[in-house]
Amino acid sequence: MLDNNFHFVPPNFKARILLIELDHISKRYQSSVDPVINDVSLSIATESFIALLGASGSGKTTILKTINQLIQPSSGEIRINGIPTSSLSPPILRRGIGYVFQGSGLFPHLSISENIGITPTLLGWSQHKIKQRIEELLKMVELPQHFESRLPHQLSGGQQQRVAIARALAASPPILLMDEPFGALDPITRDSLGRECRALHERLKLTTVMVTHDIQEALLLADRIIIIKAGQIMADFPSHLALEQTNTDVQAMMDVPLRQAKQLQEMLKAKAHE
Ligand SMILES: Nc1ncnc2c1ncn2[C@@H]1O[C@H](COP(=O)(O)OP(=O)(O)OP(=O)(O)O)[C@@H](O)[C@H]1O
Repeated sequence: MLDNNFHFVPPNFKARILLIELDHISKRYQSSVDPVINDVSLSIATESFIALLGASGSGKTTILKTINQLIQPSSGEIRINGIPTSSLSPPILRRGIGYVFQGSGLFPHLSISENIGITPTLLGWSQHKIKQRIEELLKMVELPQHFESRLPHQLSGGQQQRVAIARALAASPPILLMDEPFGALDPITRDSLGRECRALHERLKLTTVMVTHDIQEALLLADRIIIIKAGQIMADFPSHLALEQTNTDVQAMMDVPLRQAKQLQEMLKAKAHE
């Protein structure tokens, strides 16, 4: 085990091509007969925005959680800049990896500032530094400062999601993992928060992995789309090449948002002429 001062992200990590590597990862739960992830290998480049896309139960969350050891793989190895994550203690690993849970995952009995300040407090930052960071983060996710004393239930779903993103970014991690971050939001909030999140990804030079089952969201936000089916990678391609995929399952999936947009336009045009 490495000591507590060890930083798994060396200062020169941006010079490296690969940041996160999943090497033949499988996960079998005690209660399951078949593995829920089966031999997944994946290399994620620094500063890329990846969407793990797939149907409910396909294994997306399980894959995401193996990256920061919320789930231990049954076999295979995960490396960050060449360092096996199994050689790091979870708290040290998670200092460098922000995580946005499905739903918002905020602690309901803690105020917004206490929620955002959890990691800095665990890291032993001074009260003054934590206060300053909370102010900075509220500004970053475009929430008013007076929200800091509220409890999560006193915020809308979209506002809670902003707090969840602020909390994940509190210790300035280079990696951000997000599990269906916008899933419970109305389409307009979902769209604007998604775009803001993409802007933050670029501004903070993050490496982001987002789980989603929304094809349109994956296409709009991610640089690269990885389709998970029954615990395996079915397809892996840059989002700008989505329409050039030859796999017929992928073609059918990618066609959905375009077909729906066209259908809607035609339907509205026809109704306007009625
Ligand atoms: N703790 C567990 N014990 C047993 N099986 C589990 C456990 N957690 C998840 N599973 C199973 O593993 C499979 C993959 O689950 P996972 O949550 O990774 O899927 P997902 O693609 O993220 O789904 P969703 O989009 O619905 O969140 C599912 O069949 C699920 O029932």
